[in-house]
Amino acid sequence: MAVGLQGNGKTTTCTKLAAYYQKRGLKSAIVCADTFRAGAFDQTRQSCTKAKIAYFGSYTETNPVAIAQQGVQKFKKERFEVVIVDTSGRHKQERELFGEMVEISEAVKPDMTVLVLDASIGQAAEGQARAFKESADFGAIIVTKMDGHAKGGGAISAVAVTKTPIIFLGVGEHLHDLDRFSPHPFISKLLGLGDVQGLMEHMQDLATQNPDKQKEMAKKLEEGKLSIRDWREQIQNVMNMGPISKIASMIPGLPQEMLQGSDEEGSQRMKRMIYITDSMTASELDSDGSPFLLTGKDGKPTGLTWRVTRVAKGSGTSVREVEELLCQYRMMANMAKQAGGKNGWLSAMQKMQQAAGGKGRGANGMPTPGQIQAMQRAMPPGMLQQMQRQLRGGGGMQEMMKAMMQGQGGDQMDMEEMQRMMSQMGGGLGGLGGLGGGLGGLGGMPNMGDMFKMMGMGGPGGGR
Ligand SMILES: Nc1nc2c(ncn2[C@@H]2O[C@H](COP(=O)(O)OP(=O)(O)OP(=O)(O)O)[C@@H](O)[C@H]2O)c(=O)[nH]1
Repeated sequence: MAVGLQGNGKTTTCTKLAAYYQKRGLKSAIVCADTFRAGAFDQTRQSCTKAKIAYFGSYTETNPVAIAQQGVQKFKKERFEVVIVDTSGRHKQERELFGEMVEISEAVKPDMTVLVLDASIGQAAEGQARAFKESADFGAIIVTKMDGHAKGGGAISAVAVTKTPIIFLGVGEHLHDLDRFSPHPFISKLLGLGDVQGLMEHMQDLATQNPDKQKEMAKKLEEGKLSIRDWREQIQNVMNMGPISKIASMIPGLPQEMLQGSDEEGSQRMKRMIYITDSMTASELDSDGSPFLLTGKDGKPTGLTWRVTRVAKGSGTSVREVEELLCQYRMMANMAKQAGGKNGWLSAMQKMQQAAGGKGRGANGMPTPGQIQAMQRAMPPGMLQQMQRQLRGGGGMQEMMKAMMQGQGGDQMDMEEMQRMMSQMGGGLGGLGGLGGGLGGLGGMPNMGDMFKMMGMGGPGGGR
């Protein structure tokens, strides 16, 4: 059950929450018990329809307790796993409001009552939280509108007096603008140190949504084979991760020039890449790009085939853009080749995972010292030292990737070229698309934060 004053963002947050749980495979629904604000049910109906979430409410029933009861009963019968009751919020007549909240609560007996607070009230959150605590004893807090207010931090510290955990933060008006709150990553992001753990969780979420696909992709990566179609899937994965700036802020040490352009420009660029691939034939998509290349007698590319012009026309883009896309694909495919194979770092990571996978776990579910040693032994020589050096020296994910590649010897990835390519993609996440697919596909892989700890490097940023 969600409670809070009018305009705090309760209705919006209820839909975000339902979408959050639904995305994780839980059947979720919303009951709109806000009969006070005209249009509240319409708002729920519209946003739920858009997000494909089940909802219940009434245009005629004026008793919120009756609606809440009917809705919860209905969804329980239909075996919904998460049922969120949205209550009305008011500015005045607070006694009446609190009375109504208590009545609804007694009628539906919620497993948890959540107070929704607006970050813009800053320190005043303390008084509001206290008032609600006294009447509608809530068990958790969600602070909304954290995206637009410098006072947000004040609100977060002010509610500490209620000794109630903050579970989520609202960070925008869109459906997926809801972040799970946990203090360590929050502070880390505030200090510009990124949130690797959050990023990995985000990737794992994407992977759990489509485990078979991700396994397939990991297999292809292992074999070092990546077709244009596979790559398109990776671009789409990145697009599904949310606004690029949000993902980028989770990556420690990501250079600013890689974030050039707005989110809109970045996603527009990615969309154009999808349009280009949409204009390709099935056999071109499944190829390694060779149908677009003219080759000389020695097998080296000498130019582009007429198909490049055709694809540009068909997709409403330019020959240059198609050329760029083919170039970028080539780089990704080469990277996959280096990552895959018996001696690639994906296989090294798998070996490490197996080493850590022995029986039993130490405190906090962490591997035992023996397992950590086994993992360290499974690492290619020199890789651990390089990764440690990079991290201590303030290098980020990028540097780490570089270290991983160089650990292999043999062909080294041209990081400058890769960086240029990433920024062209708008936000520098092209590479992570592949990484997400690969890591996600390994299933059960410890998240990056845990990995660092296992390797004795402390958490993200812990080595500083
Ligand atoms: N920027 C930003 N806006 C938000 C966020 N959450 C909600 N909003 C906006 O805040 C306004 C009020 O949100 P509602 O969900 O209608 O508020 P409510 O608390 O349900 O209001 P009542 O139903 O009257 O109690 C809307 O314009 C939302 O789009 C957020 O996290 N960030």
